[in-house]
Amino acid sequence: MSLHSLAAGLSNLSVSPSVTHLPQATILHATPSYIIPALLTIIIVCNFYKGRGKQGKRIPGPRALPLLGNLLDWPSHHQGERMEVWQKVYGPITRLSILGKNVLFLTSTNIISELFVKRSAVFSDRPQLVFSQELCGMDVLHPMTQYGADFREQRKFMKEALAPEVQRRHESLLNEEGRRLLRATYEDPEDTARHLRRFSTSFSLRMVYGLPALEVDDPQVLLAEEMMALSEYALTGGWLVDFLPILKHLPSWVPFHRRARYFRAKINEMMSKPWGEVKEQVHAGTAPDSFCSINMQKFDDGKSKHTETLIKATAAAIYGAGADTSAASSYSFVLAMLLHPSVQSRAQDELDDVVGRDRLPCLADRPKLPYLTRVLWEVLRWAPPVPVAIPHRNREAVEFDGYMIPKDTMLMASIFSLSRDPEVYASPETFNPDRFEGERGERLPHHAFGVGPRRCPGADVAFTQLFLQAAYILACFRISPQRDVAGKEIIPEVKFGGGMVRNAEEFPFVMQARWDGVERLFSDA
Ligand code: HEM
Repeated sequence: MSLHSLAAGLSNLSVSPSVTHLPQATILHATPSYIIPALLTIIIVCNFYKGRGKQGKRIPGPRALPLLGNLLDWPSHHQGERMEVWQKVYGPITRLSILGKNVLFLTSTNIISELFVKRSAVFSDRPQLVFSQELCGMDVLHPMTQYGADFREQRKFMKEALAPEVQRRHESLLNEEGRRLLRATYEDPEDTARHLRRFSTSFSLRMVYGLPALEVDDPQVLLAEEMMALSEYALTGGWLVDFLPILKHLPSWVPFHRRARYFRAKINEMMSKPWGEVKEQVHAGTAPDSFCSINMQKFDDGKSKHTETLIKATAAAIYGAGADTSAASSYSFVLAMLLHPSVQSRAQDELDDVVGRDRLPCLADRPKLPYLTRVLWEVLRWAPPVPVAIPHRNREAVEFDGYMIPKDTMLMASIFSLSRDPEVYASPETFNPDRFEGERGERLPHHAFGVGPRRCPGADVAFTQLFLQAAYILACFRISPQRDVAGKEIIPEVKFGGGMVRNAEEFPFVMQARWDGVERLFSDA
């Protein structure tokens, strides 16, 4: 499961399901044909009147169609790029109105900070989707929990699992996964992208559940992917009940209720199965230390079912949210090194000076590797893995800069635009780690992990993973272009997918050992 993709589905208002291998049985597909036009008419007319009479300056945006509003303007792919275009036409706030849902697209650091940080008490909720959250039970998953007591409780659990000082306890796990990555890359360099992906999933699952290391096609990885597909389908399947919540009171035999029960059971099974295994191990006294085993011993079984559910859901969020984002960032790192050989060489020189060739780098080396740190900050700026933050919602109407933002507006913040702000970054499209020269401290000097109380709770562990992977790879391998039949280097065009997690499209490259005998550094993996 990817909770980033999963939660990102909150932003998809498309009425056509995007997950094609699952049965297409939304209410749109399974209801007598006369009901849908009738209901749509009711919604549209209600929303038309709801949208009238708002006060304040009009927030600019594409022209809306009568009644339907901006339904056809919704950017289902490449949202970051689309928001860049709108910014040039409409300025830093663009408004769409889709079937009565108000959506604001924000592209300015000042505005996003003003709303998400200074007015965070109002702007930190998530949009409420009846089908996925209420009927399928996904509201308990952290990226979708509303900003309240459960949110704070889950953040507390996350802090216990993900804070930098806790991470240091996980160093041996990271080193082991890192050596497995190097050995797999050495033996099978063509599959480096899959090895990077395996690393992230395996590390997350081991940290959360204490499972043994995973292989590339491990059923656990496949299970996580199944949950992602299912969750995306629940979120983006075009469920009419999301637009007309009164439909949830229809009898339980109607198709969308049946489907919701199926999803709820599946999601519950996927959250509970590994949890149950850990529980057995804890009772048998054989459980290795993990987020789940440590937390399980902290609550009184039977008396705090709600706490148990929160911990279970937190565990699922940690392993689900980390895998595809981390894999996207490490693949972008490989692309950046391929395209910028001089940056790669400089980072390798730094590693050779600090670490030498008798051992692998470790986390303790990080303060002595400022150039490598800057390279990775620049990777996350140049190719933000999550180009648009998970949608926020305001729980109250707010007046801002002469505009009236109605209650329950969906707010989309473009991290892509923040990372390309020409007033902050000279030549923003250029990959230039030196732009961060002089930055002190460990914290990322930009907003790739979001802004305000809903900023990514996995930021530290994500950066630690990326740092270790990059340091290991650069210490042992040279990343260089493939050659065509005429011997000419193939320099790939930079292309990224348009999904909510921004993955570089597959590109050719060669991983060569930097010196003979490098494998002795990871042969015990
Ligand atoms: C390079 C990797 C990653 C990037 C770029 C990233 C970025 C983000 C962003 C932009 C958000 C949305 C913030 C918002 O809504 O305002 C987010 C949320 C989240 N991230 Fe990450 N993330 C990464 C890795 C991870 C990892 C490794 C974990 C878990 C260990 C994680 C767990 C989460 C969770 C649970 C949320 C939801 C937070 C909430 O709703 O309050 N992420 N992330």
